[in-house]
Amino acid sequence: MALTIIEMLSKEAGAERRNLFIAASLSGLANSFVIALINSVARSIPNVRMHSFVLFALSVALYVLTSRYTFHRTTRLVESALHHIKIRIVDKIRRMDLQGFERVGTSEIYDRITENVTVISTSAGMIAATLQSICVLVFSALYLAWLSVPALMLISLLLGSGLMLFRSNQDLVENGLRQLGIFRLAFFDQLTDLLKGFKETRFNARRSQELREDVLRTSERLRDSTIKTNSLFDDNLIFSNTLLFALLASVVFVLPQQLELKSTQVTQIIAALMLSWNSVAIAVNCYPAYIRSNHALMALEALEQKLESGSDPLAKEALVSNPWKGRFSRIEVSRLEYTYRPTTDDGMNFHIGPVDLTLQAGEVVFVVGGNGSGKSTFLKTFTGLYPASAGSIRVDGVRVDSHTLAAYRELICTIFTDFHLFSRLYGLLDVQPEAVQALIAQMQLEEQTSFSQQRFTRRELSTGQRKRLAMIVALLEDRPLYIFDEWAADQDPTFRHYFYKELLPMLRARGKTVIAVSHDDRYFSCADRVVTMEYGQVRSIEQHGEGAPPPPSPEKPS
Ligand SMILES: Nc1ncnc2c1ncn2[C@@H]1O[C@H](COP(=O)(O)OP(=O)(O)OP(=O)(O)O)[C@@H](O)[C@H]1O
Repeated sequence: MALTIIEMLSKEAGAERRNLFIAASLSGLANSFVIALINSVARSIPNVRMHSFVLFALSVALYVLTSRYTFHRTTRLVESALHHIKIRIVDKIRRMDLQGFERVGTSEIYDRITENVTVISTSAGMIAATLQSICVLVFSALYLAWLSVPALMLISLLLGSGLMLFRSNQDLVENGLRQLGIFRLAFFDQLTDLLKGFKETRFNARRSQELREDVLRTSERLRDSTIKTNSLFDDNLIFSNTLLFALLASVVFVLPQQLELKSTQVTQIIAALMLSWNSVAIAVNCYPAYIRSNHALMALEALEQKLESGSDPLAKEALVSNPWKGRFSRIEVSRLEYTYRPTTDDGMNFHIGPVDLTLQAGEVVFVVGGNGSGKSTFLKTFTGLYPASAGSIRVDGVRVDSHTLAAYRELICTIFTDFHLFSRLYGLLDVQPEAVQALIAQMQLEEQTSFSQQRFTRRELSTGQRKRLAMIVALLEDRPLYIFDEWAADQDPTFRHYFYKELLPMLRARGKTVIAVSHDDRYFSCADRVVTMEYGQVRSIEQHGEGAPPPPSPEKPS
């Protein structure tokens, strides 16, 4: 069951709930008292006494103090609850496995964390205002009861039935908001297509036109859905004002006939009604924001559940045990399998394995095969990014499981084809700038970038150059096992040669193990072994290079 914004606030407030309630009640009381006092002073003119003014000043001071507390604390509580939600989402993303992450996609996460959080954030003031107005309403009701109990009963009856009608279009509103959320995501996806596919649309007028039509259609749907939902809220506002007219009419036309009220009593009842109506109006005005923020909160909760369901089953007890202390001699992959979940209606899903492979430390292994043969999928399963559906990985005889997965991943450094260069060198923030600068020179990127304040000064480089930056980071990480997925593919002949003939031998000489996906058959001899994949299976493992694979040896620190 989804939390409402009030429940979220109450949970966040904890023991402070009582103080908040007292402050809101006092500010409501002070508010009502100021109005009542002004009414009473107005009636006693010209005999206005000094103590009335003192009472007035004290009530205003009480109102200011308690209102400030109510509003400021509410804002703080809402922001703090949102902060917790954001951190929870970040942590859940960190605990996800790659497949779960790919399933959720980034659009929904961006939308929820930006749009939905903003909706809730702007609702803080309205929650405080509603809290206050409820208190004013209670005091006005008491005042009305003191003036005439039957009048209070009649007004409550009218008000109650009005509110019931008011709530009857709740389903329509909810539905409208749900649709708005769906259209917003579609719009976000199409906007991403427009921005990321900027180049592609330049070369194909039809593609550009069709994308525009889609953007237009979604924008129209967004517009219509927003108009529909806002009209419902506007109707509510008009309805609430009509209700006030009905109430006033009942006080003027019905009550005096039925209860024989004097004209002064009727005037007082109207004054009390107007006072309480102000609070009802505040609540009515806040209603759209309340519904929107409840809806936004529900969407955030749904996202959290999705993230939770995609959490890495192996990583639950991350870093529980580290049997390898950053080095290994041998990795045995046995009957390893992975199957993608079907992504299309025809239930087609790609499967790799069972794969058997034993790696010795210091070995350079190339994984080769045609496009779509499963090389990257194998590497993602091998590195534990995808949870294997069967089989095992053992490092020096110790199985990679929930206890050891985190330590296992700490042995590995990867550069996948869709690698990311971080804005700062996270994980290496204490690196010596001279060491980075030397590697920048080694990768011949001195003209393009440099290293300052824990970041590369420029990252907008060619794909091959960006891959060289990723290689700098990888070398700095200094892990015993390197995985390069088609790193050389975007390099010029000089750097391709450098990769195969200098970098790989240098890593081998340092005792590093390397698995590299390669399409460069000219350089296959640079590997100790070449594993060929086909349709998700290992078709062959061939011995290459000058000699047999090196014997198992403990990794040497570089
Ligand atoms: N995220 C995914 N969800 C579902 N299926 C996928 C996903 N990624 C890849 N596949 C399927 O797995 C198959 C193998 O893809 P993979 O990327 O492992 O091949 P590859 O050998 O690395 O290809 P390439 O040389 O083109 O990079 C693809 O044909 C595709 O059908």
